[in-house]
Amino acid sequence: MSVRRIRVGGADPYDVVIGAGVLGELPGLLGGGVRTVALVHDRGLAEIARPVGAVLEEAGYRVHALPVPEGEAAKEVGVLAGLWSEFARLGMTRSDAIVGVGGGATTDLAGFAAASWLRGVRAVLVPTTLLGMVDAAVGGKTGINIPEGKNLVGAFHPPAGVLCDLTTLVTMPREDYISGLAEIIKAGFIADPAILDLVEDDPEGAASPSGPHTLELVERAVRVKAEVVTADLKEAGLREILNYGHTLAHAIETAEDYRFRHGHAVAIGMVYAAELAALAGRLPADAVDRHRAVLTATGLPVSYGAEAWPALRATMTIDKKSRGSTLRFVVLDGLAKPGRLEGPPEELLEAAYKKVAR
Ligand SMILES: NC(=O)c1ccc[n+]([C@@H]2O[C@H](COP(=O)([O-])OP(=O)(O)OC[C@H]3O[C@@H](n4cnc5c(N)ncnc54)[C@H](O)[C@@H]3O)[C@@H](O)[C@H]2O)c1
Ligand SMILES: O=C(O)C(=O)C[C@@H](O)[C@H](O)[C@H](O)COP(=O)(O)O
Ligand SMILES: [Zn+2]
Repeated sequence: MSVRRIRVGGADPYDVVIGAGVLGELPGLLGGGVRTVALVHDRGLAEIARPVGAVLEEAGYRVHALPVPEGEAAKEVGVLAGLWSEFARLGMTRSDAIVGVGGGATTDLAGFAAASWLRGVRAVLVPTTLLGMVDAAVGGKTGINIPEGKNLVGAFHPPAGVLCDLTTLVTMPREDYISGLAEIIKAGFIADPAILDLVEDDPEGAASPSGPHTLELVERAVRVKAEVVTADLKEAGLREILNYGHTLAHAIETAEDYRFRHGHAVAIGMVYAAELAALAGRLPADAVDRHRAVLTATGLPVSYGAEAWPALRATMTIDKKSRGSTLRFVVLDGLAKPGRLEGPPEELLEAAYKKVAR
């Protein structure tokens, strides 16, 4: 399989390397001058982290493995504080580096540890989930959750490189895999409709790492993300489009105490955003139908409990796109035509929710 190299621009450009068996590229992404590497990895992925450590040791780095809790449980302030203590014990200086190995939760944590340690050290991310490869590890958003809301504490800290070894995907449980597919479908709706065609042609294949279009789907989604974050790293405007579906999604994740898969929440959130746009007269009904159809074809959810609305509405207020008390949504004015809906009336918000409620 060929190797794809996608450049993310900006003040500190870096490469996203995508391919099967590309671990050997890691030292090149880390660069010179680094002596000690803190290898922050999902505790359940020791089998994947071990060869990563071996490649680094062979290249002459001093490697210290730091396992963290599996999945979303890693994105907690106590886990982050534990990493800071380990970095102090290892005597990590600004010429040392962090390598994060795991899904989006692990790379969000590892990235924030790198952003906050000594006010910023180098991080290279090795995502091991579909979601991590196409979204979380790319673009420099790092952070943790607090009980009040998702990703409320964090920093923009672009990595020095991202290594996507597609062979790591084969052990992924299906539900976690399709959670990543939701973010790929998001990229399809906001920017690259060819993604939707690929998924619709073969939803089963798209839902599996051994599907015929895995590399193309990953590459297309990474290109969408790379282009957007190159233009607007700190989310002054354009980058908000990557948040399509996330206003409701983050409220669902918070309500579920972060035990609900991110991509599943984003799938429901995209249908909600599409219903909002339709009710506001900005999106035709067949485009809303297309949301439901492509997401359900892959096994993703498109509805959530009716009784949850008051709590979800309250949590949505704290969304990062809000300005003052004004809620702001990313909506579509058509395929690949993202716009904003500012301060929609309460009746519209609730009417759209009734359409996704079960
Ligand atoms: N920073 C960003 O721009 C950004 C973008 C999108 C999502 N995110 C964040 O990413 C997180 C979700 O990421 P995720 O979906 O990767 O979830 P995750 O990191 O929680 O991983 C999902 C599950 O898969 C397991 N796992 C990971 N790799 C595996 C592998 N190769 N084989 C078998 N099991 C494996 C993990 O242990 C976990 O149980 C959320 O916290 C979300 O907010 C961040
Ligand atoms: O990279 C971005 O920008 C995104 O919004 C991508 C999202 O898929 C991702 O879930 C992100 O972490 C959400 O960011 P937040 O700022 O809403 O917490
Ligand atoms: Zn997301």
